Amino acid sequence: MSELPDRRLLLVHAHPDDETINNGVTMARYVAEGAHVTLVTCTLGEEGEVLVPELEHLAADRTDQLGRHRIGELAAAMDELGVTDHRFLGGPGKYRDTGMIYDDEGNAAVPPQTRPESFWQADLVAAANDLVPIIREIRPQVLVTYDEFGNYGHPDHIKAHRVATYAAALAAARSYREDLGEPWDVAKIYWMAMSENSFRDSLRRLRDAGDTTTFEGMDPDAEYKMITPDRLIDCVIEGEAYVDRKMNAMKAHATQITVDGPFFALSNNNGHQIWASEHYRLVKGTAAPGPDGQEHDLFAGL
Ligand SMILES: CC(=O)N[C@H]1[C@@H](O[C@@H]2[C@H](O)[C@H](O)[C@@H](O)[C@H](O)[C@H]2O)O[C@H](CO)[C@@H](O)[C@@H]1O
Ligand SMILES: [Zn+2]
Repeated sequence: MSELPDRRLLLVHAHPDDETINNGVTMARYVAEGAHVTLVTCTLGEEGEVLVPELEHLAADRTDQLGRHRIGELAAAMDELGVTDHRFLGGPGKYRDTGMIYDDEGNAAVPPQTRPESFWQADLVAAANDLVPIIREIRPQVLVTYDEFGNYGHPDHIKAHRVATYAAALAAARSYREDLGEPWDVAKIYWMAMSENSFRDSLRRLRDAGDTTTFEGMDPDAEYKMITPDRLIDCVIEGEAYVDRKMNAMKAHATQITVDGPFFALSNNNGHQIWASEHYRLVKGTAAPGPDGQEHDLFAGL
């Protein structure tokens, strides 16, 4: 790849749509500021639902063409955000969407049966070796991925966390697999986070507005594994200027996100600001907080 910009950000995600939901503003902002943004998506999302009636034939239990279709959705979403460097881990379709079920606490969990080619069953070293060359090629200062819980328990999110974390360690090891490129040590690693304050405030507004169906059964005051206490959040990326792009990119993932669905219901009742802020926990590197005690730039201190 020809000479890259000074600032380089790598995001590792499990399915098409995760990147936009979790980091759409972040990606659009850094592209606009001239950084190089690389997205690696580990599966094609083959096992996803199909929320567009005329596309229901694509589903895994029908023609099993949803993964191929979601390649196009992701390309359209990246166009909206301005991201031009997007890859599938090991190439499109190497690792298949594992699917998910819900456990008794309402968290996503591993289905009782998973296919041998599912991402969940992938060998960790082999999958990490598909990511090491990308890290050593791009030489990102910042890596973003899920927390150890995959943020809400989805097996592919958990596996993406593990592969990204392990690949970052391997990529930095001077003596590891010289054939995969020159070693590169990622300076800062962040996990995405759902801010507890944002979650409770937004859900409370939905309920106060009489909406009991969006995120049905979820209580603004209950405890959930997927939320992070704000005292543990190190960086907040705000970007009101990029929210429209994020919303358009979410619309591009039409089989997964509908404008009358929960993600837009949140926006309807909370205005766009619900989607304007994206939260991160720094798990490797040195924080460089501002006067408010938080970072507002993933490259802060570099
Ligand atoms: C945001 C995300 O990770 N989406 C995944 C997830 O999709 C959920 C799944 O289809 C579940 O059955 C639905 O009830 C829920 O509404 C969906 O968000 O899991 C899919 C299958 O692994 C995956 O393709 C999709 O990208
Ligand atoms: Zn996902």
